[in-house]
Amino acid sequence: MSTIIRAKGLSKSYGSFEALKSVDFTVERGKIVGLVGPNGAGKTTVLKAILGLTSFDGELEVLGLNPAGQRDDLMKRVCFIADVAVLPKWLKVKDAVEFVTEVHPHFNLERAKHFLNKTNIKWDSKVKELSKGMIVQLHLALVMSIEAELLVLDEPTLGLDILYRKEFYNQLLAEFFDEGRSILVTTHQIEEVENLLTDLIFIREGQIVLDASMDEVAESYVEVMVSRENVEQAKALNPLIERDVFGRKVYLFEGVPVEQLQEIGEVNSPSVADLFVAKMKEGK
Ligand SMILES: Nc1ncnc2c1ncn2[C@@H]1O[C@H](COP(=O)(O)OP(=O)(O)OP(=O)(O)O)[C@@H](O)[C@H]1O
Repeated sequence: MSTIIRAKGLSKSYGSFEALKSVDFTVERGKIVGLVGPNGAGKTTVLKAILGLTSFDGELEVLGLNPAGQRDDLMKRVCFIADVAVLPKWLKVKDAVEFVTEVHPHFNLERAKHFLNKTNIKWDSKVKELSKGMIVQLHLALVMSIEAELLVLDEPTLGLDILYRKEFYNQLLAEFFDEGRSILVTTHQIEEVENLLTDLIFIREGQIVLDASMDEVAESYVEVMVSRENVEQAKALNPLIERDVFGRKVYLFEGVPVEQLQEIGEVNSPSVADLFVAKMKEGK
């Protein structure tokens, strides 16, 4: 396994405000990593540093390069999208394809044609004549035809209907992703990516509060629906969070053996969304 991104003591301040507080993390080849955090947590700042769009303190290596000093070389091997539902309205499909052919050395035109031929998108159409779903398809055809080693997605499906959002991720998995590539995605819509991710990073107020593979998450975190007589026992095991479900208490535990938890109630794997809420409230 090779490391695609290595951050050590990565920090960023805007004046006296510390947007990133010395974070360490790695992204390995062949992984799909979700970078998840509330508004203002520092997600975009991390992505900007990775893409060489902002200065930073600490160490950061992306595909063996320093994004601050070797951005041109890096961009030949990376693809970045912020919003798949938007392309300039006046642009013709063929001009969009031509543009990417010219600017990206690893764009595979035949692949793009192959993807576009599977859709109803016409070569001569302008973006303003396409439906939102077709714009997403065009965007995907362009992205999936760039033979990038790292794909960085910043809230890519914002503003899209649920149908297109699912379609976007399904196609990306089926047609783009393989073990030679890595995807780093930030999103607020955790539910729609949780089955896709291999790894999860939670960021809160410029600090990483969870960094684990999905398998590690499944092993470490357990949710228990506790019957009334076992509530005190549950509390004694220091749950991360407590919530009410149809009048019963549900507790989320970190690192407590499942066998022990089975004795006090019905054990389940938490959703990433529930884990996220717990981690964002922890210690508050
Ligand atoms: N250019 C800037 N000047 C000053 N402060 C900034 C600047 N850019 C970001 N910040 C601050 O840094 C913090 C992190 O911002 P960032 O955009 O990385 O958060 P985010 O997690 O991407 O949030 P969102 O989900 O809202 O996009 C925020 O408090 C933001 O106000």
